Amino acid sequence: MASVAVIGSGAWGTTLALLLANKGIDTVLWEHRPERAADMACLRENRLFLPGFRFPEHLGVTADLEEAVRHREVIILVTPSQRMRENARQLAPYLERGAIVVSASKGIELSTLQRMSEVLAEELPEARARLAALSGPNLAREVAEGKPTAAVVAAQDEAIAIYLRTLLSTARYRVYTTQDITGIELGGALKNIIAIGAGINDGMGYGENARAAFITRGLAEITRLGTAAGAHPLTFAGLAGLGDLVATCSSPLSRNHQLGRRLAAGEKLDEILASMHSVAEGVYTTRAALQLAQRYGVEMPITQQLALVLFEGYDPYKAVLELMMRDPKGEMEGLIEGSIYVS
Ligand SMILES: NC(=O)C1=CN([C@@H]2O[C@H](COP(=O)(O)OP(=O)(O)OC[C@H]3O[C@@H](n4cnc5c(N)ncnc54)[C@H](OP(=O)(O)O)[C@@H]3O)[C@@H](O)[C@H]2O)C=CC1
Ligand SMILES: O=C(CO)COP(=O)(O)O
Repeated sequence: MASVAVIGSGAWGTTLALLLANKGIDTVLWEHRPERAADMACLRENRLFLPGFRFPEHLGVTADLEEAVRHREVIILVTPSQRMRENARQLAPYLERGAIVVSASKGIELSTLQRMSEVLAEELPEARARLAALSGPNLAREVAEGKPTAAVVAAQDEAIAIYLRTLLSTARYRVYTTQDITGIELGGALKNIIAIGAGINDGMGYGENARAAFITRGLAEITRLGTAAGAHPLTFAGLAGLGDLVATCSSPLSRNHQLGRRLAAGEKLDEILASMHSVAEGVYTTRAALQLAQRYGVEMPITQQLALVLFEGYDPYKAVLELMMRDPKGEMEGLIEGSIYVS
């Protein structure tokens, strides 16, 4: 049976480690701060990021990357996206030949505009043929509680995707496969922008119609950018697109959604970020997506307005008004260009 290292002990890393260890799979969780690793190993719980879930017997904890990675067949990286590269670089010397490397993070590296698997391909070139990405509507706490959900694992090599599907699947966690890594990663990253906007919507009391419209137009925006970047358009109708949008845009458990609510209540971005222990990837992804939109010549009006709210202190009410007052459009404009359905 495989032995697995989970790199990053935030809420999602801890949840994945618990899921695997509860299946009886030999799993080690790597925490980057030695004192926190020692606490977790002693308390048999991650009291900071996922309190209330005891670590089973098959789950080890370490702050030593070599100990975590050496002799492991599968390495799952679940660190904040802006930290992915440094973590991959640090673990490179210890990676076993033939190890499968999975990103379960949802973000884009701001300095390079690369997806996580692109970062991993650069830092772990010997694993390039065995890279994968995991995504889907997977709010960590619900998964940890054993509430049922589904996810999708993407790898260019279909056999690797199928292997990971078997490794990760449980009666409560149904895993599908795809070869569209670009789509899976962009869906997972870009939905966080829309989740912040949905939080603003909810904080302003705009209701269910507005949220549904916002999610749908967010999906159009994600699909436009994603397909321009080479993803299959239907991927965005799947678990890593629509699925994750619905979960993250509707749930108070989502950190991106929480951040949006707090912005609507008038708090400043800096104050919110300073008070959060967890990562709200959508803040970085908003900046990255705007640059990608420029690169591909794609319109992203929601992302543009959100950037004004986040970084320029723009009034959210004004941002919504500006979105509503844009020039009229065909619903599928930019999506199925040339079709008779485009008005
Ligand atoms: N939580 C969820 O429900 C889900 C999250 N994800 C994705 O997983 C990734 C990780 O999120 P999540 O597990 O929730 O993390 P958390 O937001 O719970 O924890 C993030 C914190 O972990 C610390 N940290 C952990 N590992 C590292 C590291 N290697 N380098 C630097 N800091 C580290 C940092 O805190 P400090 O500086 O105090 O050490 C950081 O603020 C994100 O990309 C997220 O989008 C995906 C699916 C579900
Ligand atoms: O990606 C997630 C659920 O699928 C978690 O979203 P947040 O990072 O907003 O909590």
